[in-house]
Amino acid sequence: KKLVFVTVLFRHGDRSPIRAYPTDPYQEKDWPQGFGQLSQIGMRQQYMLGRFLRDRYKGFLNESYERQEISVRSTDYDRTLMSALANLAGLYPPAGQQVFLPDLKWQPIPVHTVPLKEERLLSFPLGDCPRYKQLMSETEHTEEFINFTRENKDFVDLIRNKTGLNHTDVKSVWSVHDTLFCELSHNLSLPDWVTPDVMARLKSLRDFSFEYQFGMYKRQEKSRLQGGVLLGEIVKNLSKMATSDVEHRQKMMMLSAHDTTLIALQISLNLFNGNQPPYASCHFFELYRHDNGSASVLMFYRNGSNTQLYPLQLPGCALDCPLEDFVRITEPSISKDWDTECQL
Ligand SMILES: CCCNC(=O)[C@H](O)[C@@H](O)C(=O)O
Repeated sequence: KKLVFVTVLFRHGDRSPIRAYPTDPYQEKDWPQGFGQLSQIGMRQQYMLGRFLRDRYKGFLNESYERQEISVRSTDYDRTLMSALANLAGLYPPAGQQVFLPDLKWQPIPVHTVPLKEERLLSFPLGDCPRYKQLMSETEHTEEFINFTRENKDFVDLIRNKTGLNHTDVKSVWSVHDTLFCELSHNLSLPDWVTPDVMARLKSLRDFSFEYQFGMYKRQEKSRLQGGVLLGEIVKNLSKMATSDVEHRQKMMMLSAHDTTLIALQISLNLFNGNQPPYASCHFFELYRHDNGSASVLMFYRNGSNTQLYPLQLPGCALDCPLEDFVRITEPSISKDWDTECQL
C-alpha cells in the first residue's frame, strides 16, 4: 500500500493560564505575555512535533517546502496560530535556494484562519444549536450527572471558598484546575490548600466536564452536532483524496486547535481515552491506496509531546480500516444537515 494523504490535528503547546481566580496570588501581569499565550516550552513542543512530522513523512512530503503539498488552518487564537508557525519551522526548515537570509534557518509558511465568530470547524462546543442545548439540559438530569454533582458538592464549596469564585459549580470548576495546572507547570509556589489530592480531584472534575459536554448521554446525537462536524469534513476530504486519480498535489492537511477539538473528534469516533489531551497532542489520519485500487485509513495518536505515537482503532473496523468501512461506520455520527438538526 502507498501513503497518499495525511490529516493531522493537534492541540497547541504549553501556555499561560486562560484566567486567574479572585484570590490567585498570580494575576495577568505575572505572565510574560499575559493570559492564554504560548510559552517558550510550548514553542519548543510544537517545533519538535514539526520535526517528528518531518521524520515520519520523509520520502512522502517533499524535502523542501512546496505550497501545493500542505494546507494549514488554525483557530484564531494567538496560541494556536503561533503553535502552527513553530510546528512549520520544524517541518520545513529552508535548504538551498529556499534560504532567503544566509544565517536564518526559517522561512515563512502561511497559516490560514477565520474570525472566532465564524469558526465552525475547529472550536467546540459549537454554540447556536438549540437541540444541543436541550441535550445538555437532559444530560444534567441524568442519574450520573446528579450523583456526580452530589458527591462533589462539598469539594466544590471548598474550592468556591478558597478561590473566591462564588458562582463556580461542577460545570465550571474545571477552569480552576487549568489555572493551577499552568502555575504548577511553571514552578510557581501555590497556596497550601492546593494539595496533590485537591489537584487530582479537580482533574477528575475537569475530565467529567469534557465527558458530559460531548458524551455520557446520547453520545452519538451529541457527536452529530459537535465533533461530527469536523469528522465529516475529514472523511469528505479522505474520500476526495482517495478517488482523485491525478497524482494530486495536496499531501497534508494540518489543523491547529484545542483540547476540546481533539476530545470532540475522538468522542465522535468513539475512541476517546477519557484524559485531557496533553499539550501538542496529535491525532493522525493516514490514507493509503492499495495495488488493487482500494483505499484504507490508519489512525494514530501521539498522546502528548516528546512521545511515540500509537495506533488508534475505529470501533467496528480493523486497524487498517478499508475506506468504505470507515465512511459507513462514522456516518451515523455526522449530521447531513446541521442547521435543521439543531432546530427543536
Ligand atoms: C474558555 C477557554 C477555552 N480554552 C482554550 O481555548 C484552551 O486553548 C484549551 O482549549 C486548551 O486546549 O488548552
